[in-house]
Amino acid sequence: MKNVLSIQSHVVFGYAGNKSATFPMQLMGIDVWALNTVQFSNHTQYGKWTGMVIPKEQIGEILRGIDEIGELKNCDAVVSGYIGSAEQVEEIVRAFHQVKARNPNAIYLCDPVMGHPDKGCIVADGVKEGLINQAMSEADIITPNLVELRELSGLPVENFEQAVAAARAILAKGPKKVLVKHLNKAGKDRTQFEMLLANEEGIWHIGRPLHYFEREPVGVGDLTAGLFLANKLQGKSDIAAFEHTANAVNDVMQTTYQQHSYELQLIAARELIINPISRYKAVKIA
Ligand SMILES: Nc1ncnc2c1ncn2[C@@H]1O[C@H](COP(=O)(O)OP(=O)(O)O)[C@@H](O)[C@H]1O
Ligand SMILES: Cc1ncc(COP(=O)(O)O)c(C=O)c1O
Ligand SMILES: [Mg+2]
Repeated sequence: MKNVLSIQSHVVFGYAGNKSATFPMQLMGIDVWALNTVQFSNHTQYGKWTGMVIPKEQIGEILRGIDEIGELKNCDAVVSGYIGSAEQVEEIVRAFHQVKARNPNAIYLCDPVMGHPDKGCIVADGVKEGLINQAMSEADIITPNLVELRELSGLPVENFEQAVAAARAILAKGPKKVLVKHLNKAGKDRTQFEMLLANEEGIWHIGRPLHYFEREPVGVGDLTAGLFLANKLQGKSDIAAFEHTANAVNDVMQTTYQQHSYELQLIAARELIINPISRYKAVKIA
């Protein structure tokens, strides 16, 4: 059994952060050690929420506790997602170093969740800078959306060619794989939901159908990052992991759409996450 330390938000109601990533990773046969960066009533795109940011010391404290029972060496990967404060970024990087000290083969997937004022995704000041300056170079895998692709690469990304160049620029900064969760306006085709995968061997693209939601569900990025990591830990190739991730997420989106739900329908789609019906294929474009 592979074990993932998943450092993300917790929402009591609904699905985002660890609530969006943990169950799907478990369905994929991965044991998830969920460490929460915040505990909120609901995700921030409702515009209001209650709850608290977990004090940054807790990250080191929890790592120490796991180490003291001799289990840290069994951690195969760390994933970080929605981060509650700028100070937590440093603690997360330190946590990964502690894991690496006990298991040199452990990998780090950084889902660089940044604020997105237009969408209503609120992230604390300084987190973006921490992700760019401290976390990115440590990550084996990084999973930006379009806004995050621009910020991490420092390049303009207005079209597909620029998105490819930005993904390559990030590869030069340390990460071995860049999964662009959503190309958005920098895609090839406005009628599709498109993703990109860049590694040292090339660049692959997947397009899948766009659903016209009244309000787009939150937590899709967290689901995407979690599934890609789970697939990799199960020993799949990058392309097979990319295809399973895109197809499982598409089936979750379709289920959510059919149920007219604003919250991701992960439980209803549980069997589809394991065995997606969708069969979209990755196409090598460079
Ligand atoms: N097939 C789809 N059709 C329409 N919208 C989708 C589809 N899949 C995902 N989405 C929406 O696209 C948005 C992607 O948001 P974005 O900020 O670009 O990336 P992420 O959620 O990956 O961080 C989300 O709001 C999600 O609900
Ligand atoms: C509490 C919380 N966690 C995580 C996220 C990230 O969600 P997504 O996967 O849609 O980027 C958000 C976005 O608003 C959020 O409010
Ligand atoms: Mg996101």
